[in-house]
This record gives sequence, C-alpha cells and structure tokens, in this order.
Amino acid sequence: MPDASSTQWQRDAAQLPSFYSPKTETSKAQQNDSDVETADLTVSALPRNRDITASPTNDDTGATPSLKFPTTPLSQPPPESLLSPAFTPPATPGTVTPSLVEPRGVPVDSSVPTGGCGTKRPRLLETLPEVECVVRARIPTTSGAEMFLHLYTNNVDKKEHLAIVFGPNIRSKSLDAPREGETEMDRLIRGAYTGRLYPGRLASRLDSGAGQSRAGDNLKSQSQQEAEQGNCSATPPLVRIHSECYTGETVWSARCDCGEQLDEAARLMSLPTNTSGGIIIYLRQEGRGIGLGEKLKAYNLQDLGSDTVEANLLLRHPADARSYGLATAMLLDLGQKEIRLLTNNPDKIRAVEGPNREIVVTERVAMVPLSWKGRGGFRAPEVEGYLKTKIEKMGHMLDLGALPS
Ligand SMILES: Nc1nc2c(ncn2[C@@H]2O[C@H](COP(=O)(O)OP(=O)(O)OP(=O)(O)O)[C@@H](O)[C@H]2O)c(=O)[nH]1
Repeated sequence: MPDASSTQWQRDAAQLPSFYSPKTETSKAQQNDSDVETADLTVSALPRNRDITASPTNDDTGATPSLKFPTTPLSQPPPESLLSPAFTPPATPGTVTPSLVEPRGVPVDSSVPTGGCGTKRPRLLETLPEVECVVRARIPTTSGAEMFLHLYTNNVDKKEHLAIVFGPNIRSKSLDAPREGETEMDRLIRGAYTGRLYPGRLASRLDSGAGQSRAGDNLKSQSQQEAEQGNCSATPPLVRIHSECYTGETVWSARCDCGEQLDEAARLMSLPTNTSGGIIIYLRQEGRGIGLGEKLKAYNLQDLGSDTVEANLLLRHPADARSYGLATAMLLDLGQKEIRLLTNNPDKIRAVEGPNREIVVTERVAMVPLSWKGRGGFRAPEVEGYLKTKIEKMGHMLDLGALPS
C-alpha cells in the first residue's frame, strides 16, 4: 500500500515526462510500466577475458572510425545477430555508425520517422526552464586548449549546471545582460567581458574606452563584436550533453566510458579544423539521474549479476531518470538554434530539441569507444557489459559487432 507521499509523487510523476522533468525525486522514483515489461531481471554473467580482435584504424580524427567485423568477411554485411536494434540499412540517414575516416556526423531529422533518431518520442514539458549564467571564467587546460567555463543557475533545481565553451564566438546572453547597479569591475569579475583579461584592465568591453585595450586585443575585438551578433560560422557547433559521473571522471572507474567520452568531446571541439566552436553541457544528474549513492548500490547489484538496466529497476528507479530541458535552455542562452550532437543515444536527440523543437539537431556524431577504434582507450569486462546493455536494451546506435566476443 503506497504511503501518502508516494501517492502524491505518483500524481506529480504522471504530469512529468521520462525526459525533461524539471525535478527528479529519484529516491522515490518508481520505474514506469514499460521499463518493467522490457526488463529481463534474470542474472546475467558478464563475459570475462575478452580479446579485442577488431582491426584498428589509424584514424586520428576521432569521430568516425572504420569499424571492422573480425569474424565476417569485409565484402559481406555483418550477421543480423551482431547488429544493434537501432542499426538499419545505410539508406536511412543517421542510423549507421559512420565508417568514414574524417570526423563528420551523419545528418539526422527528428521530424520524420526515418530520420535517424530512433522511434521513441519522449514527452516533454510545454515550457523550458529558466536559466541564468551567473559567472564564467577562462580555463587554460593541460592539453593546451583553452575553454570558458560557464556556471548556470535555474528555476527548477539548486544545482550548478555547467557549459564548457570552446572557441571565441559563443556567448551567453544572460551573462552579457547588464545587472542593475553593477560596476565595470563587477562585470569583469563575473566574466561578462569581451577579449581577454589582463592586469590593470578596467572596462568590460574592449571598445568602451580609449587606452583600455592592449596590442592584440583590437584584433580580438573585431571577432568578439561579430560574436555578439551571433555565431558567425555557417556550420553549427559540436555539442555534447554530458551527465555527471563521479566514478568515471574522477576515480578512474572502468565500469563506464564517461571519462573517456568527456575527454574525447573536448578533444574534438579543440581541433584546429573545428572552426564552429563547441559546447559541453555538463548536467549534474549523476548516475543517469539517480544520484551517486544509488549508483553505487547499482554497482553492487551489477557485481551480483545484474546489468545496468536491471540494477536500476531492482532499486525501483527508472532505467534512465534524466531530463534534458536544462540543456535546451542553456544552449538557447548560448545563442544556438542548430547543433551537431555527439551521442549514440537517440532519445537525447529528441529530448534536447525541446518541446517545440526550439533547437534542431542537424547531425549526430557517433561516440565510438577509443579501444574499438584501436586508438587507445581501455578495456574491461565491466565497460563492455555496460556498452552491450546500452545497445541491446537502450537502443544506442553503436555496432554490437565491434564489441569483442
Ligand atoms: N544508474 C547508472 N548510471 C550509470 C552507470 N554507469 C554510468 N552511469 C551514468 O550514466 C551517465 C552517462 O551517460 P552518457 O555518457 O550521457 O551516455 P548516454 O546518454 O547513455 O549516451 P551517449 O550520449 O551516447 O554517451 C552518467 O550520469 C553516469 O554516472 C550505471 O551502471 N548505472
């Protein structure tokens, strides 16, 4: 018999979509019926001691590897049993893991069923959350690339969601908007300046006072002024919507490829050939929205034999409790209407586009594990089980055939 609060939660939850809910009461969350029906709760042992036999490519560019099927002659397509459920013939745009060497995406169009965005239609709330970029700062990185970290607040949760911005032409409208009573120093300190900071700088805009700029800044001033009028590149920026993963990003976990994906997204966005800039929206929805504590319990269940979906369901959480409305709102604040999205997850494409397609994903760029491409990365039975479950149960658009057997 449910208690009063869970009944209230269920009533609230009925109003909320599986993607794009503004608040996630994950500890009380219950899986929806479809999750239960599709879950196989039998114990499944992870394969051990796998040997990768896929031929490596020498692709240095990252996004679009040539995957080889070790047990299948190259002249023949891989057997159907090796294909992910979302793999369809190449005539359908966006549904194939690209096999070209250059880093490029495949066109997608969520407005048509064959547009490469899967078949699910996430229910989205009618209005987007409100977001405000309260501060940004330049971060020189250990790779030599530079990015601007934007910290956002919002009207639906108390978390500090982030946008990691690569390239000089992407600016936050809410950050640049003047605040009542603020001084130029206030603007400099919260990062609402153009060009670069340097000791002694007093004005937030480069053109706002003679003698304020230094040699070199005037050159930047031109591009910054263009940037203020919008992204001047014709190609949409590369975007990654990344959900927080303490284990994969901070404590070197080999249970998932989250850390590698974050690094690879940053690398692709920093490439000199990427002139359209890049944005990593870093959402604080740890453990696909269930939080770190619950994810650690899920890991123990995984060690007891469940896969990642089963473990969530056994803990009475949805298989995926995330939402993407904040990402949509942050991208709009950053002036984006069209993006190229780095993902294998078709649900993310529709969800980030927003309830009225406020944003359009024009291309999907696959995130293929580096070890599958022979370009480093890491191998572990745990991450292989994690990826296999994503393909088999969550509809991720990766070729299962590339997983070593
Ligand atoms: N509940 C749960 N969450 C996990 C597990 N492993 C990783 N995660 C979380 O999954 C999220 C990462 O998913 P993403 O990298 O966004 O992947 P995705 O949306 O599934 O698909 P891509 O965009 O293709 O990478 C992070 O929040 C991780 O903490 C797990 O075993 N259980």
